[in-house]
Amino acid sequence: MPRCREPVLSQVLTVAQMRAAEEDLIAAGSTVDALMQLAGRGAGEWVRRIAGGGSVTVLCGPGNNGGDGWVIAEYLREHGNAVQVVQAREPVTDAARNAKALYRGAVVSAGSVTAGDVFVDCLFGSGLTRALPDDLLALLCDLAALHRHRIAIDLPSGIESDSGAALNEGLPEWSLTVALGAWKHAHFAMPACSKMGAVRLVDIGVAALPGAARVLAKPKLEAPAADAHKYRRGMLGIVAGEMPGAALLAATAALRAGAGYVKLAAQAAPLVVPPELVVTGDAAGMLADARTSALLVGPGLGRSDEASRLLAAALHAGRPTVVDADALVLLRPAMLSGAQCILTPHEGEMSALERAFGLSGAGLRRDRALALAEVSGAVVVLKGPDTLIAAPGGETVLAPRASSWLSVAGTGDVLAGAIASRLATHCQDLEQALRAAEEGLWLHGEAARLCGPAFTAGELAHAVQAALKACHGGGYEGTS
Ligand SMILES: NC(=O)C1=CN([C@@H]2O[C@H](COP(=O)(O)OP(=O)(O)OC[C@H]3O[C@@H](n4cnc5c(N)ncnc54)[C@H](O)[C@@H]3O)[C@@H](O)[C@H]2O)[C@@H](O)CC1
Ligand SMILES: Nc1ncnc2c1ncn2[C@@H]1O[C@H](COP(=O)(O)OP(=O)(O)O)[C@@H](O)[C@H]1O
Ligand SMILES: [K+]
Repeated sequence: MPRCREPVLSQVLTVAQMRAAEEDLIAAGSTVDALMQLAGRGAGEWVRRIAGGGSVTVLCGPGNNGGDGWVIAEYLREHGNAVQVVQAREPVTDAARNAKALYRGAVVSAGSVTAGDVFVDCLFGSGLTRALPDDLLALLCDLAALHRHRIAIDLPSGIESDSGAALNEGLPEWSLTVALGAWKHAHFAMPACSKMGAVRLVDIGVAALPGAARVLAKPKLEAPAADAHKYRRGMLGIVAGEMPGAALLAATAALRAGAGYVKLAAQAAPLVVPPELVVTGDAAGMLADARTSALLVGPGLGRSDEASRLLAAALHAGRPTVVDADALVLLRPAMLSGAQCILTPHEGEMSALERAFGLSGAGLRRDRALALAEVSGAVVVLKGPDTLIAAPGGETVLAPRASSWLSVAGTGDVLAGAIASRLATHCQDLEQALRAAEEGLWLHGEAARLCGPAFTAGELAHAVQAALKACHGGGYEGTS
């Protein structure tokens, strides 16, 4: 039976899910040809915007991605661009054959193509199942090299849709990738996403699919209630260890991400403490304080026996807790006492967690994160250039590409602080851990964007406030 008809542009689909979506649209009255026209013309409009009045070369493969290419070529020809199609293979699907038949422009041999403005890659899309043969790889690279702008349609050829793996070495890089109908996992996964340039999506009316991943969205945040006070807004307790500097970075971000009160429990007070941060030597007191609504443990914790004891005590306190950095290496399944946790591993910490929880560590990043979320009951934020969030129950949220300037020491502490601060503000509802993780991750990415190049982790932590301001849509004075 056709599913709900409301188009959803935030979902990220596997190849199988995309096929199911296409079947739903056809069951609802569309045809493959009509969908190809919709997708191809939508993509053609993006190509036209880049090309202006310039010349365009379209490379068409045998499948429906090639079919889109014929539609794009005809669309551009109708709009007055000089267009030429290079046919790498004869069309093998009816829809692609029909699209070719509707094209009224030039078809040229690869050898006759000279330098031009825009190259459009419609060799293969989501149907690619194996590496490109040598002749097609050479053709793709040669044509790409002859053009100033390169646009990949749906996916760059040579990229595996579900994993983002490059099936060939030496694939070209793209200035724009136009996804058709829905985002695919490769648009958010390394290494593919780093070669795609800007990414845009053409809507063809695909409806919500059960179990689909979704793209991290800008959160809508509300100002504190009119009768708010610092405890009601949420008090975050940060358990610091041997190196309070990392905890201080987390606290700096947390103070700017919405919590009403941020407290740092440290054995040795950091040398410089911002006046708005309360530092206590009494970790046990902070954990026992009923007003402590959420906890962060890990940044600068160290890996000593004392650190392990502190971690166990924090997890035993029964508060929603962000577990980061060293705490992820010390974490053992028995320490999880049922309180809602958010784990924020990078790849190395993820491997340690997988060992501790008896997981194989094999497979796609999103499946590994989901497996850890399932066995631990925690929300997992798996960090890297392609950060994603997995929740127990199967929800997956993929972050759009963030600034590569984030690859500097301490930015993970800032992320942990931002997420923990959001967790403190949502403490009344334990179901809100996923929401807190999404909000903190978005604030982190936006803060990095606002910082521009070569920022320090401290500057990033301060920029969290400006990122938060962007989420309040003008209501941040207290009236939203
Ligand atoms: N699913 C949908 O709803 C829509 C899909 N559309 C387009 O359709 C594309 C998918 O079409 P297809 O499934 O036909 O897939 P492709 O066009 O990606 O190509 C598949 C064809 O290439 C062959 N092939 C796969 N790997 C190969 C290799 N390494 N060397 C040589 N041949 C290879 C396959 O045997 C098959 O014949 C999408 O990427 C998108 O561009 C759009 O037209 C819009 C609607
Ligand atoms: N190349 C990159 N592109 C985008 N984000 C990145 C990149 N490298 C690192 N990051 C982000 O920066 C943060 C680094 O965190 P982490 O590895 O814990 O570092 P640290 O322990 O030094 O704080 C993570 O949020 C990660 O996703
Ligand atoms: K393509």
